[in-house]
Amino acid sequence: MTNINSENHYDYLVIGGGSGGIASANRAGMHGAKVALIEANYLGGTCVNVGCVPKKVMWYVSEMMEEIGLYAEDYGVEAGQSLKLNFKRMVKNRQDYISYLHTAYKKGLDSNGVELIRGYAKFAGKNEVEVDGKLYSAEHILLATGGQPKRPDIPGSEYGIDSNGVFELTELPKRIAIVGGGYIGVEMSGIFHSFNSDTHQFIRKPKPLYGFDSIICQGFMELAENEGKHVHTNKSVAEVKKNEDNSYTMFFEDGTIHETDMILWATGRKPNTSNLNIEATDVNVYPDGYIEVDQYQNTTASNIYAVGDVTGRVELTPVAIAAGRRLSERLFNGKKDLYLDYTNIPSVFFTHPAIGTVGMTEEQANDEYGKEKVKVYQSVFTSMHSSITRNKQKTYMKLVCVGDEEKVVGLHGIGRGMDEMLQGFAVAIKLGATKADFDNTVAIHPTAAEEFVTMR
Ligand SMILES: Cc1cc2nc3c(=O)[nH]c(=O)nc-3n(C[C@H](O)[C@H](O)[C@H](O)COP(=O)(O)OP(=O)(O)OC[C@H]3O[C@@H](n4cnc5c(N)ncnc54)[C@H](O)[C@@H]3O)c2cc1C
Ligand SMILES: NC(=O)c1ccc[n+]([C@@H]2O[C@H](COP(=O)([O-])OP(=O)(O)OC[C@H]3O[C@@H](n4cnc5c(N)ncnc54)[C@H](O)[C@@H]3O)[C@@H](O)[C@H]2O)c1
Repeated sequence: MTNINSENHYDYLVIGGGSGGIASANRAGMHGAKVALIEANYLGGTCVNVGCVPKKVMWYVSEMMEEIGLYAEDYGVEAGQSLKLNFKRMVKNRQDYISYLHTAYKKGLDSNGVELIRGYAKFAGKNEVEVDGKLYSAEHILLATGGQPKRPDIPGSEYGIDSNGVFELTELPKRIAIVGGGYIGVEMSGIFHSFNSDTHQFIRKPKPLYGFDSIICQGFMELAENEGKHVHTNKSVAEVKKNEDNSYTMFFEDGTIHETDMILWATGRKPNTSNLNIEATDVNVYPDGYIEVDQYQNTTASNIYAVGDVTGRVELTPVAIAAGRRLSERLFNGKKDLYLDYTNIPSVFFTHPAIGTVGMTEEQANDEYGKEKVKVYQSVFTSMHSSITRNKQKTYMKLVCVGDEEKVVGLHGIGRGMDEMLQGFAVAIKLGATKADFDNTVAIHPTAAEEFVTMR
């Protein structure tokens, strides 16, 4: 084992080269700190390699497939019969883009003077970390180790794939069963459906997207039914068996069965904290493996911090990035009081059509302020995009307002364009906009977004 000396002692040692770790390391480097980033796998972490980026490429493809398959012909664009997805070509171009991102991230680290240490990090002491037999120490250590998919503890859950496996596919399954009604479940069921795989989504609860506003769940279910998507609620998988022809039979708790060629477990994620020898430090880890942090991202150990998915708080890339950057501003640029405000974080589900949500649900506002103080404006309408086509797709929108001034505390919707629409509205809500402010904003016509500023 190496000894600690001025060479391997850093101002800042970042464990995990995903969204949070890279952002924090770069920001610290920009402020002149001596920084090293340790990454066991590809730079970019979950988002770049097995998350947002490859998923969004596939979402773009499925948007194109839906546009041509469901709408083009009625606009006079006759491509329907020859519509075909060259899956291998899509995979190749997607992976080429990801390789380009790896290079871009490495350049970014280099330009900020961040040293990249490749390997798996483990604590060797309170302020010491070991990678492949080499020892490193630092004034400050950041844990940004992210998470990984989790499968249910039932017989046969070893069969099939998880979200990482989706991005290893070189061929499309003819039939796929997706288990889970959260982010990954709804996004993947939309993608595989529009790729023309016979797709069935199984949700153990009475509705998908549990905890999100009722208009989103309602819209998602109604749209799925109208467009022939198979979304099965109240379906809990008890067991999976592999058949002789390599297909699978899923047995549900209600006694029913379902046969498929591929199972995708979209049943949540768990943090990467189990092999870090974290016991060598004073960092408190909750029983489910997440790291305890305060609002400044401090763990319970002095000089050790955590950001991103490993903390289990709003598991989104921009959240990990924002927390990581703010932490470095605080540690290396004198901004002693800077921290990330976790309220009103906007989020989009890349479904078909997309879901956008920011702020409180109607249910949360009722609980927080009392039902009599809450006023809801909502609208369900057929967007102009599908007004001349046979497939009539509805858009669902809701504003949740509170108090006499009708401050908008929540905005939710499912409909075409919601993905790009949400960011600007999130700014308005973060600034504390009221319904009157929305009303005073002149609409942009013809768009679906104008409905948000014209609701009665
Ligand atoms: C399928 C999918 C789709 C998603 N889509 C979106 C989306 O559209 N929008 C969005 O905002 N978010 C999305 N997310 C969530 C987003 O990817 C995560 O919130 C984000 O990547 C978290 O960043 P992080 O830095 O906390 O962790 P990660 O990005 O997971 O990075 C952690 C890194 O640490 C490394 N590591 C772990 N342990 C060690 C160790 N001991 N030593 C060295 N390195 C280690 C890992 O190899 C990894 O590279 C998606 C996630 C998934 C799974
Ligand atoms: N567009 C985006 O921003 C995006 C996309 C994907 C993932 N993410 C992030 O990644 C996180 C993880 O996504 P996820 O979909 O894995 O988790 P999730 O928590 O959103 O959903 C997990 C789902 O699995 C269900 N489930 C759990 N155990 C089950 C079981 N035994 N049987 C059946 N169902 C079971 C849960 O009820 C839930 O519906 C999300 O919370 C989100 O923050 C974001």
